[in-house]
Amino acid sequence: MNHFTSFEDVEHPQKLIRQVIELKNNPLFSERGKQKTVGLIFFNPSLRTRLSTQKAALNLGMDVIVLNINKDSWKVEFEDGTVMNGDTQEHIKDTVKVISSYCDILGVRSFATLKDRREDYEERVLNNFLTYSSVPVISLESATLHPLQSLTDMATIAASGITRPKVVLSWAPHPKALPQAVANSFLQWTPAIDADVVLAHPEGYELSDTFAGNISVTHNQEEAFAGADFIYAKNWSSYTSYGETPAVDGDWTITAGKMELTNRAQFMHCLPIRRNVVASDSVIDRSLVYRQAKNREFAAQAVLHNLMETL
Ligand SMILES: NCCC[C@H](NC(=O)CCC(=O)O)C(=O)O
Ligand SMILES: NC(=O)OP(=O)(O)O
Repeated sequence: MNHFTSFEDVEHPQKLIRQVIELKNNPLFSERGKQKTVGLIFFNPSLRTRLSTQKAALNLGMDVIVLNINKDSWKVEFEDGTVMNGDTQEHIKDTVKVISSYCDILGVRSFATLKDRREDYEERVLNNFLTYSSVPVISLESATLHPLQSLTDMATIAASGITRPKVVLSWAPHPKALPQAVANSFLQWTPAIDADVVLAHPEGYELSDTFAGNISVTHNQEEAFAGADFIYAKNWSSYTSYGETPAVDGDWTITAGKMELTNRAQFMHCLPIRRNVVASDSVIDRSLVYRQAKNREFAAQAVLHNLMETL
């Protein structure tokens, strides 16, 4: 593995998932990170990704440097060949070349802006990091994917030991327009586990065929919940009417009543979650969300450990 930005970067995803599960029992088994530095660059806020990746690095004996680039650094220019006599102060080319010279591995978070689909799906920020970094790059959630989250989620489901579980990815309400990244990435990773996957969302919230093309889709949430072993909730804005939030028929909030329709399913969410909007308190309070959050540490550790093999 040279970088970790997508499912497609991983040669042996099942092996990586097994490593995540094994690390839960023995997080301090390796000091491969001694005298190595990971840099974590955030264009957007984060709680879990920031702290779990720092903790993972510490488990491996690594040093960590963190930069909130929009708040604490110079404003970055992305256009090539532009005359920089305006608002931006440093070109991404210079930013990434310099940061990577201080690091052995570089992580970056940059969300979709939800203004221009082509621009977001081209992954301009992440690709600039891949182009100009002299060291391996980890996506800490990009415009269209969140591979550390999905690796965590696959490991969390696989560790349950349920044979061929029914896994439902359900759209749920949210007061803001959110990216498709978590949902896209979840679907991209499901081939790594043996599961029956169903995607439930209201009309108008279709995901890109690249990720949902081979997945069974329904607009009937209750039908999807029947017999489910895992309910994975996420909001996303429209892909087709890009970034918009078309009106929705019915109530898609996940309630205890809806969970009754399942095969005693476990509720999952990447967090942060808007309580009593996405899902009700009682659903969240007996869910897997904290186990998922803890597993983020082991997912990051497995990824860092594997990337250091190439150094
Ligand atoms: N990293 C996990 C999810 C991050 C982001 N959620 C958010 O921005 C939620 C913000 C809010 O609740 O206002 C998303 O959906 O991609
Ligand atoms: N799930 C997740 O990525 O959380 P943060 O946005 O807080 O990092």
